[in-house]
Amino acid sequence: MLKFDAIIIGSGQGGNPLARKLAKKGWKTALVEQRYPGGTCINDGCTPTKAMIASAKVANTVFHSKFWGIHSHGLSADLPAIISRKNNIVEDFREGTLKGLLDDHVEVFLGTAVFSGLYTIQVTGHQDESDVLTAEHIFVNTGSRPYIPDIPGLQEVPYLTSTTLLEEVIIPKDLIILGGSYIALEMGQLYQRLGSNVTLIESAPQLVSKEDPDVAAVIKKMLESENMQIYTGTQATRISRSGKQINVDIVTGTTREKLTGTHILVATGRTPNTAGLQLQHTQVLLDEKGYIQVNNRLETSAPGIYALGDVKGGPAFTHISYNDHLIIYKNLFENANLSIQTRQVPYCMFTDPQLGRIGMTETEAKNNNIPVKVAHLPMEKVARAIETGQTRGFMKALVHQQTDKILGVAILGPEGGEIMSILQMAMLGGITASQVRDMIFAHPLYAEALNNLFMSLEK
Ligand SMILES: Cc1cc2nc3c(=O)[nH]c(=O)nc-3n(C[C@H](O)[C@H](O)[C@H](O)COP(=O)(O)OP(=O)(O)OC[C@H]3O[C@@H](n4cnc5c(N)ncnc54)[C@H](O)[C@@H]3O)c2cc1C
Ligand SMILES: NC(=O)c1ccc[n+]([C@@H]2O[C@H](COP(=O)([O-])OP(=O)(O)OC[C@H]3O[C@@H](n4cnc5c(N)ncnc54)[C@H](O)[C@@H]3O)[C@@H](O)[C@H]2O)c1
Repeated sequence: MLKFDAIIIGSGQGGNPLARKLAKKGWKTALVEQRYPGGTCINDGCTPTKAMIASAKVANTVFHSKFWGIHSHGLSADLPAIISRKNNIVEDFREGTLKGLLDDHVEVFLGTAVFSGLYTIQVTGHQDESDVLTAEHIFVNTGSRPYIPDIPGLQEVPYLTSTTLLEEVIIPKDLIILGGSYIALEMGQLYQRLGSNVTLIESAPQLVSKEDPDVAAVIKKMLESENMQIYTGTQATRISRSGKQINVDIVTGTTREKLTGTHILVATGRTPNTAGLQLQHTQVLLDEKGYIQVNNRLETSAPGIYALGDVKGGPAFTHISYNDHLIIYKNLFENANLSIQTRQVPYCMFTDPQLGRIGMTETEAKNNNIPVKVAHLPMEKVARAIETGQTRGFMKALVHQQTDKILGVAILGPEGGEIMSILQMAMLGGITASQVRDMIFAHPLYAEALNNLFMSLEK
């Protein structure tokens, strides 16, 4: 039995920095990873998709280059080259992650961890050996994997997930996507721009169902203008295969249709990696969906065992997992009393244009009777957007009627994530809408339009 001060299970976006910090503090620290250092974000998530989305944006710019007065002759997407560029970035980040861990003297076990006792972990597959590790502090950072819905026939067709699609070396001719949220929209637009005919089926009444209807409606229109076919409020009732063709029976209200495609991507959410951990050997409790239950300090029901990142449920983003590690670390070593309840949760959907989001939606404000004014500015009124020819989308901010504080932001437009972050800082610092309205921004930045956004409240 190998004794450690801390064991981290999973090389995710919280586990890696936590392992390094603990080791630097002098704790004997082990990290167990069953696949690749860097976890989902680096290997199957943010990094590869954003690298490929960059290629798709170039394709789109070249395709429309005449608009900017530039004539290009012919356009073809070289998927192997795009994948190779993506793989180089991923491998670089992956190697950098491993090197960082080893440089800081974290003992890395490349194998699968299962609990064999309350504070004992069995690692299998590590250099063909089986190690047993023990520690008084265990941090579970095992992330999530694609959720596959129970649709008749789905298991009989060769469906793709966000992980496997990234390795396809042929651009799908007709790509059907189940789902209409972050993964479906980012990957749908990516492949549409590379040459696929994308059809998207979302079961909820609107795309990105957590967002306001006006945001979802403009996103839908925007993607349809790029020739994506989008069904909302639609159920896939049966999936089958005839030869190389995949058939999907759908129903929208009372209307039944049959769609056909060459490929199908399942992007219907994710499910936590807890089933294989054998948590029955611990006192760690799961919720009904299999997520690890934690308190606001990310402590599980077993003393000394913590959970961070996607595996604990809640917002599933890289920066949230990273912030989880800060909460745990500062509470352990700096006597802080940090909580996941009070933190900001910004996010950005990397469609083109992006959707940068933070805080309350208009729907939430209405449902909770919070008195808000809604500032609104179409991107076609933004000087910078007109100059660069990127006028799709709008800016929107919710401002408290009495305090003038900014409560929520949605920026659907070029650099939407970056513009949202400016208002995130304002929200953190308690800077009011009127102060941003009158602030000097350099001309002609997108940020300068924040003056006009809040001026819209005066009308
Ligand atoms: C296609 C896609 C695009 C995304 N894009 C973005 C984005 O742009 N921005 C953003 O913020 N978020 C994005 N996300 C979400 C983001 O990737 C995750 O929220 C983030 O990676 C969560 O990290 P984590 O720390 O929970 O664990 P993960 O990064 O999921 O890592 C968990 C690790 O644990 C390992 N593991 C699991 N079980 C065991 C075991 N028993 N033993 C040993 N190891 C184990 C896994 O192999 C994995 O490496 C995206 C996700 C996907 C799928
Ligand atoms: N830019 C980013 O930050 C980014 C990008 C990609 C993924 N992510 C993260 O990854 C996670 C997973 O993303 P996701 O888009 O797969 O999941 P999601 O949970 O955000 O959305 C799943 C969507 O699929 C729909 N759906 C469920 N079952 C369906 C069915 N049978 N048929 C049709 N539609 C169905 C749901 O209504 C929902 O809109 C997200 O929680 C997100 O946090 C983030």
